[in-house]
Amino acid sequence: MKRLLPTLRADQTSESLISVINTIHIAAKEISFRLHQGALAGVLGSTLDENIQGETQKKLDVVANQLLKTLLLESPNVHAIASEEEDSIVVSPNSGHYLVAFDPLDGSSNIDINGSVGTIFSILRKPEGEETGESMFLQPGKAQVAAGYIVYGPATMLVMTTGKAVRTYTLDQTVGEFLLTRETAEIPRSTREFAINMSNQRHWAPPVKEYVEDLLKGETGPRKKNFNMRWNAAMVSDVHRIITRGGLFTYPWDDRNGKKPFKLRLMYEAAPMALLIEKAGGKATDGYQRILDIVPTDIHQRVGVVLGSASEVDKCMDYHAKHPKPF
Ligand SMILES: O=P(O)(O)OC[C@H]1O[C@](O)(COP(=O)(O)O)[C@@H](O)[C@@H]1O
Ligand SMILES: [Mg+2]
Ligand SMILES: [Mg+2]
Repeated sequence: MKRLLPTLRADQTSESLISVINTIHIAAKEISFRLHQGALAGVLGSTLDENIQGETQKKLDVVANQLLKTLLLESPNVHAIASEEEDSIVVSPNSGHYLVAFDPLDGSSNIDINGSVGTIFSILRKPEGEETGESMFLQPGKAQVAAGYIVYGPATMLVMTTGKAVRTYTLDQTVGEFLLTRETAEIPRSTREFAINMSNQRHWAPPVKEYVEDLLKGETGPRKKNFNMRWNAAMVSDVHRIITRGGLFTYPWDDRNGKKPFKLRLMYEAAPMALLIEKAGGKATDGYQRILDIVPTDIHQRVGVVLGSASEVDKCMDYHAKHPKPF
């Protein structure tokens, strides 16, 4: 079976980008090891701190962030990082050509219940001339030179793209190497499966309420087919299912908290997933426009997400188009 680095070389990836990806995969192997040790590694439970988003940090959020941050800032090819767990960007003493944005541990509420969690990463080129400011990160998702995630489930898998195919690798725990297990991910155009946190139903805007109501009506409703629902409470894990067998995933606008109408973060959750989904033949939108076209105004910006099987995303967007935008 092919190993990670030779497959990247076969895709004509530059050596400097390969070195950044290699650094992320080294950190991911360490995170995977600690997660699989569970309570034995003393990393379950919460810290007493909150991150910039006002969320309580789990011990593993901190450990995973520290590992990625330390290793990436030591890399000669990285100029700066942005992380869910860091208030601001951190600039490296090295003058590399790449910027890395990441969610070190996605789906943290699954850690203590031994559920699947992940790491999401997005790699951008540092714009010419700019040295230190946060603005160098504020590029649309379509500018990403690579993006991917590691899902720490029963197996640890790396799914990534450098703009060509979406490749899937599985960590062989016996030799500590990621081996290519799926050459090209292809998301089926249609689906009978959707993912949404139904407990927020009363807070959704009319298009999402109507769309989901019609899905639930099944064969006797306007969609004329029955749908199944899945919700893993970790975007990585839900997106991994969609990359594997199709489906629709949405975390839409809601009015639970006027200050936070969206849950998912653009730069290190939505945009990297959008690149993977599009490269695998699916669609990724905020309900109205392509996520990859959105130019961020803040590194921790949040956004609505509707992604997955292309014809189902189109269908969901039709419902959005019928109503005024809630934001
Ligand atoms: O609490 P909910 O509504 O199930 O939300 C789950 C969502 O929150 C997230 O866990 C947020 O990620 P973090 O764990 O990185 O904060 C997403 O991965 C997931 O889709
Ligand atoms: Mg997350
Ligand atoms: Mg996180």
